[in-house]
Amino acid sequence: MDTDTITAISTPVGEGAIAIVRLSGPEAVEKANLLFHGRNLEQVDSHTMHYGKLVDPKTDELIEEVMVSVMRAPKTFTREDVVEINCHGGLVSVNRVLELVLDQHVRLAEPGEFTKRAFLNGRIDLSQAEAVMDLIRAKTDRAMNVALKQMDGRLSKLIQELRQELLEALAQVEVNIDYPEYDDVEEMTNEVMIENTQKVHRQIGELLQTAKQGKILREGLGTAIVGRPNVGKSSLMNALVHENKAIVTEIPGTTRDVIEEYVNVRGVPLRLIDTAGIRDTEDLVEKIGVERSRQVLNEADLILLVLNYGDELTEEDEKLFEAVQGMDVIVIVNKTDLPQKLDMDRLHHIASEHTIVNTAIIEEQGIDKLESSISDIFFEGDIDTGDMTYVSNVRHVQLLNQAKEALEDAMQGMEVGMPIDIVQIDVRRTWEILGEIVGDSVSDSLLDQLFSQFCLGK
Ligand SMILES: Nc1nc2c(c(=O)[nH]1)N(C=O)[C@@H](CNc1ccc(C(=O)N[C@@H](CCC(=O)O)C(=O)O)cc1)CN2
Ligand SMILES: Nc1nc2c(ncn2[C@@H]2O[C@H](COP(=O)(O)OP(=O)(O)OP(=O)(O)O)[C@@H](O)[C@H]2O)c(=O)[nH]1
Ligand SMILES: [Mg+2]
Repeated sequence: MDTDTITAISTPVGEGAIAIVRLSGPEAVEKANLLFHGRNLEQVDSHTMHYGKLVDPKTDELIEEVMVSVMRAPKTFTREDVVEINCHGGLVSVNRVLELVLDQHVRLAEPGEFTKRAFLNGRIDLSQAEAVMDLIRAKTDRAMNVALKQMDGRLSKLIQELRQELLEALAQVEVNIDYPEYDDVEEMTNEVMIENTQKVHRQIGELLQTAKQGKILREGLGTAIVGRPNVGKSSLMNALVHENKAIVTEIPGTTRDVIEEYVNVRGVPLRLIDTAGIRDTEDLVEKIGVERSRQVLNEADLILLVLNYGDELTEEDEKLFEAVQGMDVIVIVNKTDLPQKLDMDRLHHIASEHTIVNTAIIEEQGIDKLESSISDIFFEGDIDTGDMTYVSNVRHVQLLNQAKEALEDAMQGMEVGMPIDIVQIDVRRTWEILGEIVGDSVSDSLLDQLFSQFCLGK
């Protein structure tokens, strides 16, 4: 297959010490060499770096002072020849270099195209390529570790092992078909089928159980701060993110829109959502805000329900408690610096299943306790990212669910004594679905869609 040579800026936009323009493809070295004054890049050893100047071959104009790395296929990121031009990290500088490279008829890469080539050239499989993206997007150490392991091929290895089990069962069926006259062959076939499908089924189940935590690791624990107007929700948001993100005033109904912010609370990635205080209101804008608050409430993984210690429990508070029934909730009794009006006995009664934390946010009291309650809830029933293989990708979860269902069809078929060559169809389907995770059987359009989500230059 003949491929063209591609290029892109591989470092973030903005000012920095160094920026990199990367080239990959059969003409990478030749094209870079047209611009480079220093050494003859076509003759240097692979995986070496060289100092020199970039000069526009048309005008002989000096463009940049650079360091250039030359990496010959196949031991490179893309398995193709790769050249990396390290230039000064200014917006103008790096764009000049890119334009100069493009002038040599090198094509601008699409987002994710370098990684796509690493996949197409067999250096990594699809789940590893997806992990590259997860790694870049990771918001906590923990999320990064999960991605790093997936990039290293942990998930791929597990999936391939499961596929191998299914393949062995399928091979046994072939033996059965070839030697139908032997009874013990049939017996063995059934045995292998049952044993292997059950084992794979169990392991898929275990993987799916890690998915919920995986999603949280990736996207953050969706944490909604809810409560009546003026109880201190925005103050709480600001205290947790250590920044004045949300507007705080003494006027009830200050927050009108939903405000989102990522924050790392003791290793738990939170997607913290401040909402408009929930109450009946005639104000149109506030009404829309209240509507959004209710929506956020329904979609959250964790609720921080804020009350005012200096005020009585109202009907609206009680309605909120009803709305969050069955969810993970931490009740925050704020403004404990004020004289007590809140009926704590009544509160303990209606919030018996929830953790209750007292705070006086204005005096920075109780935030520590709240943070440890949040991490307790998250780590309860424990998720140890140590040795586990995590599924953290929506596409993988969907495929695992499909694979599980297909296997269940097979298992059910065996139970009711269906002919083995019918059961075999479901097992084969499971094998194929698992193959989509690692990219053994995926369509071009899916690949395009997956890689286009990457950043430019990756
Ligand atoms: N300058 C630079 N730094 C970078 C990258 C890059 O592309 N360029 N990377 C981009 O993400 C990451 C490193 N990832 C890489 C992964 C594999 C290979 C690679 O060449 N693999 C070959 C040979 C390995 C070897 O020599 O043993 C292979 O697997 O065949 C290179 C970089 C982070 N740092
Ligand atoms: N006394 C006291 N006042 C507080 C405390 N925490 C917040 N406040 C004050 O309560 C008022 C309302 O705070 P906000 O954080 O804006 O309340 P909110 O729940 O976001 O209000 P809405 O956005 O209107 O729903 C402000 O004047 C805060 O300074 C506290 O612990 N004690
Ligand atoms: Mg507010």
